[in-house]
Amino acid sequence: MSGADEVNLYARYEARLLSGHSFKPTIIPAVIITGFLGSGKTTLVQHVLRNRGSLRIAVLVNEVGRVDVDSELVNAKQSNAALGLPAADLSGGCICCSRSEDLAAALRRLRAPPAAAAAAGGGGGGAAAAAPCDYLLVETSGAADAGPLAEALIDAGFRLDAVVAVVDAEAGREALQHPVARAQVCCADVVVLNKCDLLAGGPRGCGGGGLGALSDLEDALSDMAPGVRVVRARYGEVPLTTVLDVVPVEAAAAPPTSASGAPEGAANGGGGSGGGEGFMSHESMPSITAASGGGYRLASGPLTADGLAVGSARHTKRRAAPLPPSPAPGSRGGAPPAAPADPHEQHHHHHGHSHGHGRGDGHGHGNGQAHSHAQEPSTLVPDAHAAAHAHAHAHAQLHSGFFTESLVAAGGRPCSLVAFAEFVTRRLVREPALLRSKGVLWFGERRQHRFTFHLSGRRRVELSQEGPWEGPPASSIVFIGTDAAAMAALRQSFEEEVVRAEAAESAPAAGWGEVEVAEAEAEAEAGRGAEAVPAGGEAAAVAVLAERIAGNDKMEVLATGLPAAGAQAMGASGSSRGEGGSSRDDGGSSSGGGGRARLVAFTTRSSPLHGINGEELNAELVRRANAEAGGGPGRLLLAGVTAPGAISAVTGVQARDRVQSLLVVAAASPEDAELQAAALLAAAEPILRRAWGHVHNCKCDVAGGMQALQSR
Ligand SMILES: Nc1nc2c(ncn2[C@@H]2O[C@H](COP(=O)(O)OP(=O)(O)OP(=O)(O)O)[C@@H](O)[C@H]2O)c(=O)[nH]1
Repeated sequence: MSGADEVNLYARYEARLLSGHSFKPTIIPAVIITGFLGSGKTTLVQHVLRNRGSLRIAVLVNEVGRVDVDSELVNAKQSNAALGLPAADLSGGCICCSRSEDLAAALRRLRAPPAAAAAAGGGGGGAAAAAPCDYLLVETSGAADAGPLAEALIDAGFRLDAVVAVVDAEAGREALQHPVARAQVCCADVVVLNKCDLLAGGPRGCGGGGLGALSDLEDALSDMAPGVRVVRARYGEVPLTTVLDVVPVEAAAAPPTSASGAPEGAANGGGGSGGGEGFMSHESMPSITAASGGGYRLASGPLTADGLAVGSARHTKRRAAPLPPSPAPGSRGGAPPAAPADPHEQHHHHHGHSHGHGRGDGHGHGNGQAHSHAQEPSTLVPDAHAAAHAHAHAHAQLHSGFFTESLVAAGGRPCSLVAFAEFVTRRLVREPALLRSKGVLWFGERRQHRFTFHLSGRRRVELSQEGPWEGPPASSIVFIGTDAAAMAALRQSFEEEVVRAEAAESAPAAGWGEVEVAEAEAEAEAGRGAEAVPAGGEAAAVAVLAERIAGNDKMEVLATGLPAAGAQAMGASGSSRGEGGSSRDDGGSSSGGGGRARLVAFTTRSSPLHGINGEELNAELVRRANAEAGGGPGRLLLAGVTAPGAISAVTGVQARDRVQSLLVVAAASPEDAELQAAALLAAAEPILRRAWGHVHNCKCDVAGGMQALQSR
């Protein structure tokens, strides 16, 4: 067995060795998903939940900020509720220290089987049928030390299968300058090397020049955590067998073949069917998730209490090693490391501060009262029980230097999308101390839908429209960085420039929903529906941008100068419209304001005949254009929005929702707009060229070929 095979999901083998007596069928296996801020933990958890089949997976999500954005994104509450399990609010601190009591309570609640769940029986089958769930996933905050958490899980009687650390392939080297990021890798059994698509080669794989950088990072990770299994991924898409001790249901039908009676999957470290580790291409994705068609079941039988002790030994051993030095920062540029690489240096700066870990010691997270903890040389302690005090010192050191500011825009008022665009492009992407920002946002320009916002890694920005609000809409946002004052300033700017901007223009959203729709309809009837194209330079800027986008033969302008739901109407008809389109918002455009009209809705042309996926193209365009052009002179912010697909006149069936791009025009003059358009097209060019590249050579494009020949 290779070293890599050995590390993953060792509990399975231990179970085999120790099984046969004292079965404890209610022992719940658990996996910790850790990783630095913004590396893709939530994305991985979402992937696991999407592909869990009938496995009953409970989720606990920890946020350092007071605003529990991740739970919103993962939908942990609904996910647990569906299993009759309690959701825990573990925001506003770190579960490895300040919220450790809350974690322990949450774990206790999860273990006490609710009558309903117990009666429902185990979808995952096997010995866990009597347990309230088949698996527990714990997503740590990006600043968490997974070590104490592993101990807490084991103490609470869970079977810790693996610590999975997610590392951002593009920004990983910078992240690993932070001691906490290195500690996360050091206690991991599996590293998911995520965001491989960002290292050249585009979204379909990790090819091209990025491969060298990727291999270097893999080497650094292996040096840091000898024996760790490194799996490449994009958007957390790994076979579930890589991170959970499960086997595809198809494989379960096959009789065990090994002499020990272990299932086949155990012989290859649980690599599962399909892609396996190190998969490189989008094409392998279907096989990776193929098991979801038939689902998964727990791989191993019930464990003994002894099994837990053996299982925990690996983490204790890993934590016993001194924290390795940080790898040299990559040469690819990007955001500078925001924390000192040398922990001793920190020690000199902060020596003598208190470092207690009782409840309420929030590490400065979320309450605007940020303060740092004592800094100690980064040595993890061999035996946590024998040297608890020294351990606390090391732990404090790992945590220090992160400051969080959170804000919930209460009061029933939406934010302004245009003002947010200005805030992101002028302020946020230029703040060097900022490591991470994320939020769930309510925009006046498109009131019925939630938007999620992310800034992560090398200042990459994503803004996308999600489903409709299920509860009362409200915006919440978190800023995490290395400078308390800078984070507080960002929060204040957001409040003043984004929240209040819209509040000044719009009526309070009392009776949100029906009232506003009714108002919009009444206005439309009264003939006041036409959107005002903004005056002066802004109108010209909108026109310039629309013209430049329309001038690209791979893009199609859907609407300009009107709120987003205009694009929805457009999407339904599938036609292109000129400027000054007059469709109304889906409920929120009645309250005017010049800024509202500074939008251009467009889509990249897709080609079903040639397999070009317009949704993927648009989504990638939103991410790449924002990341590459967001902070430059051509400031721009794209939002990914969905529009209902057209209803077929023949079948009456509505096509799948289409993802479109909504460009927020932050330019105030045609000259600015020229810069913005140039930035957008420069970002779009390689994406479109790659997507359309094969079309020119495609033999089925006979008509196009003939035309080209004739025109010569
Ligand atoms: N390009 C690209 N973006 C990704 C990938 N995985 C995640 N992202 C994006 O990275 C951002 C952060 O992802 P999350 O999953 O929220 O990261 P996280 O580790 O949970 O973040 P924190 O909990 O705040 O530490 C989001 O904008 C994701 O869409 C990937 O493989 N490629």
